[in-house]
Amino acid sequence: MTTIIDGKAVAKKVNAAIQIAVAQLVEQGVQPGIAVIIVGEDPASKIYVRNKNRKAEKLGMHSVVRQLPATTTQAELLAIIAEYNADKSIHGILVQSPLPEQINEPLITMAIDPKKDVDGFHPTNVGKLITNFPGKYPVANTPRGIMTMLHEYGINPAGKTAVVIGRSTIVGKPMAALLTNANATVTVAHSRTKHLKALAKTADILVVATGIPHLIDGNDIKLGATVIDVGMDRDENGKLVGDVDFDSAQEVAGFITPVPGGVGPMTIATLMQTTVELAKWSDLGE
Ligand SMILES: Nc1nc(=O)c2c([nH]1)NC[C@@H]1CN(c3ccc(C(=O)N[C@@H](CCC(=O)O)C(=O)O)cc3)C=[N+]21
Repeated sequence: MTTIIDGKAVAKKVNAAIQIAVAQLVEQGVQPGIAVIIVGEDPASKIYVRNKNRKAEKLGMHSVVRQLPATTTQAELLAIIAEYNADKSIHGILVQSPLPEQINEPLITMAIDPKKDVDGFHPTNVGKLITNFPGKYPVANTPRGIMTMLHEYGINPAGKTAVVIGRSTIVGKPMAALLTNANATVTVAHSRTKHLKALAKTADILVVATGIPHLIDGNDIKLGATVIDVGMDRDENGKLVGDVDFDSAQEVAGFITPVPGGVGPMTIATLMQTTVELAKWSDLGE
């Protein structure tokens, strides 16, 4: 029997806790604030930013969306980041990707104050994650949300074999670090990995984050494994599908996340959680 990991339900639970935490913070004179900067008119990005904004406001947070033209220069974007770095009402800054080609994305990531780095992408915060540094710092929200789901379903990575397919800065690498810090034995696979499917089949915990629709199916999964699908792909009919073929995978997996309704809602909930934490750490010194 397979358990479908209900990301929407876990996100609801996280959001309920956030709403209470925000109300308490507001009572103490601190309203957590997030600024989302979006460059250009990509319709998918705009919808996604609007959803984040709506969620933040619903939870009682201060939320700013800064829409910039596609022609925005590197210098202009840096100036706006500097503005939010100095703005006491903003605790988290998110620069929505993708960015137009005239923008140097790594330099933008570096320009955000690490204490306001709500994505957890700044090298200072990535370095802390890799070194399992003590203390409080933001961690990339998608992998962190996945760890929350594993915890909610009683799946302890310690001693387990984990395979992460995908080596991005946003998902694969921080996912591998979190699983390693949680005492899993982790292999990071990618487009150049030989015998990828055979490797996938060794995993007790399989995380797939490639952007290749239905790369993995039931034949590539160990009986009873936990399968986490980070993919958000479109099939030929424009329907949202994952990197895992859900129908065949669920015949084999012990636990599996659906798309939609798995990792996606947890990413947003964790983003809000991180914003609240940044506000606490900076304004209350917690
Ligand atoms: N700096 C930055 N940080 C990000 O975190 C970031 C970004 N840029 N650029 C774009 C991607 C995309 N992303 C999503 C997260 C959740 C859903 C989500 O909630 N998806 C729902 C439904 C989606 C639908 O039905 O279309 C689900 O999976 O159930 C979608 C997309 C965060 N991103």
